[in-house]
Amino acid sequence: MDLLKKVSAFMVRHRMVERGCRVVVAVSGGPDSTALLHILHLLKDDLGISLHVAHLNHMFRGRESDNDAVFVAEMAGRCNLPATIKSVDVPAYRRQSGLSKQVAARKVRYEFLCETARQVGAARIALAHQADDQAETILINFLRGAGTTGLKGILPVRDNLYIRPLLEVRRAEIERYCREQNLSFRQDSSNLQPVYARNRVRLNLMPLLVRDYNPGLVPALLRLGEISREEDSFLDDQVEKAFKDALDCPIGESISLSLGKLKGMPVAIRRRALRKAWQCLTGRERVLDFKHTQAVLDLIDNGETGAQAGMPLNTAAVRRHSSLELKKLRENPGTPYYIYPLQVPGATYLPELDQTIYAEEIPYTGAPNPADLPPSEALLDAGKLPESLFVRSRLAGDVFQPYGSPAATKLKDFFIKQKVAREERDRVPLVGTPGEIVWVGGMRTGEKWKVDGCTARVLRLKLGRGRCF
Ligand SMILES: Nc1ncnc2c1ncn2[C@@H]1O[C@H](COP(=O)(O)OP(=O)(O)OP(=O)(O)O)[C@@H](O)[C@H]1O
Repeated sequence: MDLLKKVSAFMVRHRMVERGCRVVVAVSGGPDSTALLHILHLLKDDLGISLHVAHLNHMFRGRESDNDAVFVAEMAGRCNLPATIKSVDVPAYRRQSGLSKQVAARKVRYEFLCETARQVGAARIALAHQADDQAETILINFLRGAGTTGLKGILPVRDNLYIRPLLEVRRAEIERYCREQNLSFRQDSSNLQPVYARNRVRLNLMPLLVRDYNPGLVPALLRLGEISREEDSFLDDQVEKAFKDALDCPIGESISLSLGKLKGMPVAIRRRALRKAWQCLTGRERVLDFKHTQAVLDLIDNGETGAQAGMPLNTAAVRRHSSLELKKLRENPGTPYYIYPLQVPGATYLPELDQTIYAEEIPYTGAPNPADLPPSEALLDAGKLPESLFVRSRLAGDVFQPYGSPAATKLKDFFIKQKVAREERDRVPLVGTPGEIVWVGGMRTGEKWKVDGCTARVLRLKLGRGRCF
């Protein structure tokens, strides 16, 4: 069972899961995700996680797609795992939206996976990308002219939500595992047609490069990815310092950077500092593309005061007299679902809200009195708390028993009583487990965990704006 050990060690090395965490496993029914489900099912007790299977029927291939869905549902059943199987008419969505087939499928699939995670209270979504996918991605990014960031390839953990436990496993190892374990799987016929760029790279370009140029192409590309990740991380440290130095005021609805400091940076750092500023503004890990970054660089060097450059996600850069301001053009209409393990002791940053929760466990001697604390702080009886805590946005059907209340109520009713506007409710951070809420951040602790005469240790929580306070 070498593969099990390898995957488990990789997951631990990248801190992919915490004990008590629920993981949605994205299963297409192909060999990779079939093997992923089988492996995670075998590892789940050791890792202390629970699994939920998710499959989206994109309805692209008629009966074949329907059969994939049945296949995945049956596989989940055999493993005794809960599953969410959904069909979405992606061809119709694609016609309406004008998106390409691949982009439309990806968008609908990721929305479905996030929604499933939200509904079942999962902190992670496991995808079955493997080492050959990684090599293809790096090659494709190279062909597009990507810089070091693109050459890093697929990340083992993205946005603190998506995990890729098979990222260091070669396709041939997965096929061998499926054979050894007698696993049957579905074969997506469109994967074998060289019509999409990725399929052409996999089916035509890679074999040609292996045959005529480098028999060790895949390991070479994986090494390039590793080197790029290390170099990228080094450059990021340099950028972090330069960025902080150029920052004119705390990060909020807009970000202001000193023009003089920006102009004094080497272009390689300046480009990254702009990308970082944009990520802080939008709360996204996505990288600002070359074209937009270049337009802002040009604004810094040649723009007149008041000139603007538009950026994705309704943001813009404005050249002021002595600063560059990055701002949102309108309120983000919705906050995406988020869930993070609560660091105790430590600070858990919530990029979606640009807020941080600081948590520490301390002995309790009676002071301070929880009733004297401001709403942004809370004390809970550490002895009564569950082992692992998460910070997350609300889930459908959440219930909460507020401090001082005789019974639990729907969280929605609590919000109504507290006059929290509907559009604000997704922005309230909840500390707890996927099933229970111990603190409605900035508002109220739960009755069950209140400090009383028997409390020996308390969990002290503090909510603040920005990355730290
Ligand atoms: N229809 C689907 N439903 C749920 N998850 C999916 C679906 N299609 C793909 N995924 C997930 O997204 C990952 C990446 O998708 P991609 O299409 O690149 O791979 P794939 O070729 O479908 O992989 P596999 O060998 O599992 O079929 C998959 O490994 C799987 O975890």
